[in-house]
Amino acid sequence: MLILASASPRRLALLARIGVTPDAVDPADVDESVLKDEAPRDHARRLARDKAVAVAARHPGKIVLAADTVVHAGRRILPKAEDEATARACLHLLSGRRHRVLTAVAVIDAGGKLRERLSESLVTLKPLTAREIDAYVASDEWRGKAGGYALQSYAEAFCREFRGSHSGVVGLPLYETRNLLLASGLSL
Ligand SMILES: Cc1cn([C@H]2C[C@H](O)[C@@H](COP(=O)(O)OP(=O)(O)OP(=O)(O)O)O2)c(=O)[nH]c1=O
Repeated sequence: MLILASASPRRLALLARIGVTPDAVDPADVDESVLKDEAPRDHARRLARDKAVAVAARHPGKIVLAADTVVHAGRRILPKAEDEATARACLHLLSGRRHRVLTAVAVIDAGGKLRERLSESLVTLKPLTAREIDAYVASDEWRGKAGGYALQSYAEAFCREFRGSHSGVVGLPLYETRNLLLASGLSL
């Protein structure tokens, strides 16, 4: 029995690509604020773990999968864009700038044991013109996305350099996720 502790339709679709259909989807509602002096990797790991632990408490004896995606430039963690002003600010900051996208995955097995992996990708977007930013903001594609862009849609056309896990950037790194699920006793 697998529970997906996520409201992200992208995570559900990525799981389907490896033949996994969760028995239930039960999103966690955790506080996603960044702690003082918290490093990006620690932040992503902590949130994935918090989401998994919160949901596992409601589903004892089940396998629970949670993840968290964070975009950061240096030590600066970008917000998840929920309004146009935030999306615009993210795009200005990331324009022409190499940055990282982290996705932490946490799985709690039926016996309550927690396993974690972190996927890291490097992304460089082209220097964006004011027109490109305006058009992208008008597209709404950025909504609900960490860092204000979605690599799986139009924004890939702005991506000059990429190294890492495409599925990780979109929300669930398939290599790490498959290994975690196998180690946690799910037959795939
Ligand atoms: C950078 C980037 C992020 N994203 C998405 C992945 C995540 O869904 C989202 C970051 O927010 P998250 O907090 O990781 O996840 P979520 O709020 O969508 O869902 P839940 O917490 O319930 O699991 O940004 C993309 O889809 N494409 C991208 O290129």
